[in-house]
Amino acid sequence: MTGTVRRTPLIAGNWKMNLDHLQAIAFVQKLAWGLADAKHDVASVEVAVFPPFTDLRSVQTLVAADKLPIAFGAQDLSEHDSGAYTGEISGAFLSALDCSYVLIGHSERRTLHGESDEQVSGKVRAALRHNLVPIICVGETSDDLEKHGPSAVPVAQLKAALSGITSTVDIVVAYEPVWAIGSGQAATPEQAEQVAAALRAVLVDTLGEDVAQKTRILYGGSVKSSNIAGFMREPNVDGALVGGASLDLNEFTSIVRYQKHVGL
Ligand SMILES: O=C[C@H](O)COP(=O)(O)O
Repeated sequence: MTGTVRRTPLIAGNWKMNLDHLQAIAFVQKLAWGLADAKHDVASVEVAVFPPFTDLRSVQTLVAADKLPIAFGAQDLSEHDSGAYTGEISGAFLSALDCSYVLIGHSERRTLHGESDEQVSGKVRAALRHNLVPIICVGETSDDLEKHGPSAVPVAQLKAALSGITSTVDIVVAYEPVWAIGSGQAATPEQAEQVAAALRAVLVDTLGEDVAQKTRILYGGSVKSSNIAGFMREPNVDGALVGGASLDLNEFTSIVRYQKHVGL
């Protein structure tokens, strides 16, 4: 069945804690100009950026005013909708800013902020309540890889993230091996495909064949313009979640335009 449904590739740039709102405006404007100059067709490859919370209103205003073909989203959200949760951001607020997506369960949230599988699951449900498409991040550490093999931990994380969700939903899954993030040592395309196929099997079991075939699975971890094409040739890899390279305009534009420079 895999490969019978066309899934629009998604190249997503996670800026992490980089670029303030003024830098964000300049960056998104230049990115849009670069893509327009290159006659990039967003129907063939969708582009999204994930700026810090404080940039979102500025990015929203720019994208709406200039009708830029760039989607945007937040890097996290609260599992709660409102209340006494100092420092937290509700999905309702992100929705009001026209965010399309929200990253959930990034390994930096899991490791630096102790985010549990239960919290990730609560955040997925919060995103869906507010019509945000969750990008559910899963991935194994090098220890996990050694002890349990490549798929066990990402599969368990995805099952936990989807607990209680059975209906038709619009989600994206991002497989990001922790050992590949920011290390310069990307997974091989074959490794990414092996885990992506296992994740798609989880989607089939939990959400059914139709949703599973429509759901995009991204690879993340040291993606660059020089290695993106290899990942995109894999049948179960539908895009990339890019960290460091998403902050370099030329490099990010080149990743988005992977089809051109490799003739895919
Ligand atoms: O969210 C993005 C990932 O953490 C990948 O980061 P990286 O491309 O800098 O390795």
